[in-house]
Amino acid sequence: MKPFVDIHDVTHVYARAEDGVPAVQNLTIRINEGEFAAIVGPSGCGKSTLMKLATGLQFPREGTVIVDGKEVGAPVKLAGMAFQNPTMLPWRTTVDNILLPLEIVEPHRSRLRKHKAEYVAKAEGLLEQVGLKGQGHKYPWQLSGGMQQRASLCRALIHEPKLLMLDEPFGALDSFTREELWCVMRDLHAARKVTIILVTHDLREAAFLADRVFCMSARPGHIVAEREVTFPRPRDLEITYTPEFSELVHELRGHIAQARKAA
Ligand SMILES: Nc1ncnc2c1ncn2[C@@H]1O[C@H](COP(=O)(O)OP(=O)(O)OP(=O)(O)O)[C@@H](O)[C@H]1O
Repeated sequence: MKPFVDIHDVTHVYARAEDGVPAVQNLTIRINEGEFAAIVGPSGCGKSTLMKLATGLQFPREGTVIVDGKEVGAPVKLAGMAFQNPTMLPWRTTVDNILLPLEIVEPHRSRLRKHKAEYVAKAEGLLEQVGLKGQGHKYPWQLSGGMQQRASLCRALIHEPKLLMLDEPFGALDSFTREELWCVMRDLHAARKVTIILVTHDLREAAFLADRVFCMSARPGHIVAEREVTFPRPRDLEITYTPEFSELVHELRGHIAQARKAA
C-alpha cells in the first residue's frame, strides 16, 4: 500500500535557529490512508515541525514530503487542523467560526454565499456529531473550554479534509473533558475514515486513540520507535484500566525516557 503521508529523510533547520541545530534530522515517517497515527516525544523534539512540514507550512531543507501522492510545495488544502488553543474569533458565532475555512478553501469559497444554508446545515450536523447540538448560535465566550475545542474540531472538518492534523488539541482541558473528547475523536475517525496525525504529550491519549504510535528523539528529532496498537475497535474507555493498556503506556514511557536521556 502507498502511504498517504510520506516524509522521507527530511532535515529541517529554522532560518532563525540561533545554534543552527536542525529541528528535525533524517526524519522518515509513513502513514497510511485512514490511519490514526500519534506522535509522542520529549518537549521541543520537533513534533510541531513535523506537522508544519506535512501541511506545507514549512519546507524541508533536505528530503521529501509527499502527501496523497504529491510532493508538498504549498500549504496542503486537503488538510484540516486543530490546535491546543481553539482560537475562535470572539465576534463570530460558533457556526460562523466553523464556516471560516470555507472562506479560504476552493471550491467552497466561490459557493459559500449562494449555498450558505447548505453549509450551515453541514456545520450544525458536525456540531451534533461532537455533542453540541443547537449550540451554533452561541459566541465562543459563551462556551466552556471543552465546548470550544469540540467546535474547533468541527471547524477543522468542515471542508471534509482527507488529512486531519491535531496538535495537542486536548492539552488545556481537565482530564474528564479530555477523555470525553477522546471518544468524540474516536467516533469522528470511525465515521469519516479520515487520516489523522495527533501530536500529544499524553501517552494514554496516544495509546487509546492511535493505530500506531511514533516516538521521536530529542532535538534534532527523528523517529526512534514505532509501536502498533492492536486493541480492537471501537475502543471503550474501560480499556485504559486494563493491564495490557498500562503495559503499553509503560513501554512508550520507556522510549521517551531513553529519548530524553540521549539529549
Ligand atoms: N520559528 C522557529 N525559529 C527557530 N527555531 C524554531 C522555530 N520553531 C521551532 N523552533 C525550534 O525547533 C525545535 C522543534 O520545535 P517544535 O515546536 O517542532 O517542537 P515540539 O516537539 O512541538 O515542542 P513542544 O513539545 O515543546 O511543543 C525546538 O527546539 C524549537 O526551539
